Amino acid sequence: MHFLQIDDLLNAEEIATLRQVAANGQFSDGRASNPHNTGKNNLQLHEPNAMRQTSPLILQALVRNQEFMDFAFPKRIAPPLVSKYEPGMAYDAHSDTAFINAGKEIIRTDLSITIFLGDPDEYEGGALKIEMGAGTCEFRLPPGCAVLYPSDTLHRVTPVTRGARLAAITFIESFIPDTKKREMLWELNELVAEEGLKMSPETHARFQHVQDGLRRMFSDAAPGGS
Ligand SMILES: O=C(O)CCC(=O)C(=O)O
Ligand SMILES: [Fe+2]
Repeated sequence: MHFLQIDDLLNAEEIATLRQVAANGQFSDGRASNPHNTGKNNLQLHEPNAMRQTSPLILQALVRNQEFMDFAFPKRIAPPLVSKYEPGMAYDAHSDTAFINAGKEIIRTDLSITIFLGDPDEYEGGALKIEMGAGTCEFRLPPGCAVLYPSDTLHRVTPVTRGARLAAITFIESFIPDTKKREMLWELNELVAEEGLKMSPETHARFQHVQDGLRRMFSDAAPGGS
């Protein structure tokens, strides 16, 4: 599995606000935040005035979303950034840098998220492609929908050939850095949620005891470690 698609992460009002700020904002060359990566060719809304309007709004939408919380176990989230790809722009296959500057602190990137802000009809190309072993998953989602994926998976944005692709991205440091462990906890949580109503309260409590015990054991254990 490795990734989670979240539909309707943002509501219509939030999408409209973000699009409005983007329409009035001054985008700058995305390479500024990644000067040595010649495969990155996009625009980003770094302007502090714009970011004051966009970042908190997106952060709030993330932390109120139960699916996001259950899948990501977020510890710290970098300030979300709005990005734009115009014709000819793309981001070649890469995995995200392990540590990024997030304001005054440095966070480890365990998960990355792309939140689509534009209608797929507004542009051609601009798919987010994530490599999954032998296969690839491709996303071009309606506005407000998001894809959450481990930051160390190879992924790219295919060239935009018409129109403009508007999206927001950010990076998450997780309490559960190991992808496999995070996925097992997600799966267990889903099972308990689905089956929970059929259990006696005592059995449910015992499941939760195991679930929380594993969460404690897995939190901040080194990836690959025990
Ligand atoms: O915009 C996207 O879908 C992903 C962009 C990306 O991979 C990045 O900024 O690191
Ligand atoms: Fe990336």
